[in-house]
Amino acid sequence: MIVAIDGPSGTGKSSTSKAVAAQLGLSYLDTGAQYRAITWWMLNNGVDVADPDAIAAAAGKPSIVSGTDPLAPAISADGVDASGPIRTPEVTAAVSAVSAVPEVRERITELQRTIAAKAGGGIVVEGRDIGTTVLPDADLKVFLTASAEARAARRNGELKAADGKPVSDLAATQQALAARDKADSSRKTSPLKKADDAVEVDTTELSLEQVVECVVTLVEKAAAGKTGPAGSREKAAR
Ligand SMILES: Nc1ncnc2c1ncn2[C@@H]1O[C@H](COP(=O)(O)OP(=O)(O)OP(=O)(O)O)[C@@H](O)[C@H]1O
Ligand SMILES: Nc1ccn([C@H]2C[C@H](O)[C@@H](COP(=O)(O)O)O2)c(=O)n1
Repeated sequence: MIVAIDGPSGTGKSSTSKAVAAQLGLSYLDTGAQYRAITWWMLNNGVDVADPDAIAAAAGKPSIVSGTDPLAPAISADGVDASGPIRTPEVTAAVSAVSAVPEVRERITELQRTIAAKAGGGIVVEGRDIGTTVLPDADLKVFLTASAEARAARRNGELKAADGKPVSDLAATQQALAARDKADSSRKTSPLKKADDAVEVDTTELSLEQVVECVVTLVEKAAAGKTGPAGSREKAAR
C-alpha cells in the first residue's frame, strides 16, 4: 500500500501522514525534510544558495538518510542529526530555491523511490510532487488544502514564543506561506500540483482528528479495491 499525500505548506500533510501511518502500521516518509536537510548541508558548507549552478554542482555530495518510523521521524546529513536545524527560518527561506534545481530533485527523487520500494509493509509519503512525479502509481493519492487564513493561524499557533504570544503577526505568516507556495508551484521541474487522480480534502473546517479519520477511510477503501474479490485492480486490468 503506497499512499501519496501532497499539498501546499501548512495544510497538515506531516501531522496527518504520521498519524495515518502510525494508526495503520505503515512506514512514513517526510520528503520536505529531505529537501530541508540538503539545504541545511549547503548552507553549512559554503554553497551559494542564490546560485543554481553552485547548488547543482553540490547536489550529489551530502549523504541524506531518512528514518521511516512515524513515531520517531529522523533525518541526517553526512551522519549528523538534522531534525532540529532543518526547521530554522534560514533553512525555510532557502529551501524553495534549492529544491527547484533539477539536479537536486533528481537526486532526492531517486532516494524517495528507493525508500518506498524497500518499505515492505507499505508507506505514507508526503510532499509536493509525490502523486505527480515520485510515485505516480501510488495506490492512493490525497491532495490536502486549507484556506490561507487557516494555514497561517495553524503555523502561528505552532510558533508561539515562551510568553504564549505568536512570534510573528498573522499577515506576515500568511505572506511567507504564499511566497513559498508560489515558488514551489511555479518552478519548472516537478512543481507542487494536484495529480489528476488525487482525492482533494479541504481541511479548513476539519480538526486534525477528522482529517486523519477521512484519510484512514480512503486508505482502507483503496486497500479493499486492491485486494478485494470484486474490485481487484488485477482483475480490472485483465
Ligand atoms: N486539521 C487541522 N486543524 C488544526 N490544526 C492542524 C490541522 N492539521 C494540522 N494542524 C496543525 O497545523 C500545523 C501545520 O501542520 P503540518 O506541519 O502537518 O502541515 P504541513 O502541510 O506538513 O506543512 P509544511 O508543508 O509547511 O511542512 C501544525 O501545528 C499542526 O498541528
Ligand atoms: N516533495 C517535495 C517536498 C518538499 N519540497 C520542497 C518545497 C517546500 O517548500 C520545502 C519544504 O517542505 P516542507 O517541510 O515545508 O513540507 O521542500 C519539494 O519541492 N518537494
